Amino acid sequence: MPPAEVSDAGGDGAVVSLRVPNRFKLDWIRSQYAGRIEAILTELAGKPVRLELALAPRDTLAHTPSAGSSGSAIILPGQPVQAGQVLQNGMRASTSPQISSPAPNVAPPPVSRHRLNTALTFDTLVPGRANQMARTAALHVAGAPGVMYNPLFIYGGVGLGKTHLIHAVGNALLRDKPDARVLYLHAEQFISDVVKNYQRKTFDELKAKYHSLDLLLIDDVQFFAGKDRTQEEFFNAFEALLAKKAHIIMTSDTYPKGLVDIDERLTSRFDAGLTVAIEPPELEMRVAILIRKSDAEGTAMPEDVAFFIAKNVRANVRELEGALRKVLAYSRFSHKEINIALAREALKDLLSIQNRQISVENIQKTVADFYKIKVADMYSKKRPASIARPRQIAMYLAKELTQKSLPEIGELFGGRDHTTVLHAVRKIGGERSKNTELNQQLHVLEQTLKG
Ligand SMILES: Nc1ncnc2c1ncn2[C@@H]1O[C@H](COP(=O)(O)OP(=O)(O)OP(=O)(O)O)[C@@H](O)[C@H]1O
Repeated sequence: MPPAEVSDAGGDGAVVSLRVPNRFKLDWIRSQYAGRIEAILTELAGKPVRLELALAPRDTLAHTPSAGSSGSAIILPGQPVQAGQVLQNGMRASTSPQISSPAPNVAPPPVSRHRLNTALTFDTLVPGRANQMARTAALHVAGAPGVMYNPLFIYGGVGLGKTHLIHAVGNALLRDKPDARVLYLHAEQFISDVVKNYQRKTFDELKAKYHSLDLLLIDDVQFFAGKDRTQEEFFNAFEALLAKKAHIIMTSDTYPKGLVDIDERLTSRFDAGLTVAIEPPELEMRVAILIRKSDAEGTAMPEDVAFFIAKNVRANVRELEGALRKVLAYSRFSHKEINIALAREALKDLLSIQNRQISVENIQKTVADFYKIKVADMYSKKRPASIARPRQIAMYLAKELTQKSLPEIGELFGGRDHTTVLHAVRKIGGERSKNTELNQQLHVLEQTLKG
């Protein structure tokens, strides 16, 4: 498979697949350039273009001339873009006259001494229940490195903000102490450093580089699996740094004891400071992230649209960012304002692969989220209006959007009588035609549930 290819996604869109040689570059391109690349490709192609980033298989890179030094290449769709309009390594600008923006530079980042991405700070990290512990611990380390929680081990699934968080610690420390010796690196970079120094027999250089740090931030240590020499060098660095009270922060996709093919003397040390998880973001956090990131792009995101996207894109923040980029690009491209209909259109591929079976349970959960009450209140006997009304709305939607009978719905709402459900359906249905605010809320809920 070539490093980049274009396919028609059917309908109005196209997909540009970009293969990147390693994880570090992949993350970098994704966080720094993906939005811009997608926007420019969309403008060039005259239709929505989705950028798909993936790691290139090793043999592809070795045999593809366009892989070049960065190993990245973009080929634009054939229509309406002219043949020959190929961006290689992101360096060759388009010949298209309409394009005013420069071609994005997807070359690897200029390697600063610290290798930190200055955009990834505590200010740009949205707090929430999902990252509360990890964020608090990280803030603590940034304020007083080498004192507590050493090493700090942060684990969690993909795209949940682990990399962001450790960059934030490095950036915060450097802001307070510009002379601090801080280094961020992906575990793969450590591995290749070890290999390089092993071949050149320059282990003293390796030691000098790592053992002198004040803060070592190392991402995705699960990549050390099966790399004995790397593990040994990391063990040495680890011991040297801890002995001089330098701080180490690591991330991984699993907790220390869950790591496979990594020496136990390392994994037990990983667990010796503080181990914290980052969970998938909860709904409020996803809404806040969408609104914040959209603001940062200079576009105000209506709350109902953020709710619609957040309800439908749940897996992780990276996917949420991808969905947001699509919606923003779609709105820019079509010169339409951002609303639920536009978001649904922009995300139709993504939404169609989700199971669109609307269940009463799903309605209860969505309505409870929307009105910020507990799902349990849908079945409870509580009667205050703040609870009873959302419950009636959920009953109304259950009747409208599912095939269930009134007694079945009553049963699912804590064993209520079918006349209670009928009353709710008539009441909300009747009010809907007169009350625009209620109508708008029902509209948002229906769109969200239908996806
Ligand atoms: N709480 C948050 N607030 C704002 N942006 C976030 C948050 N969490 C994650 N992100 C953003 O989501 C994207 C993915 O995050 P990041 O790369 O840090 O994830 P990760 O957990 O390191 O994933 P992986 O294990 O795949 O490397 C980044 O662009 C990051 O800035």
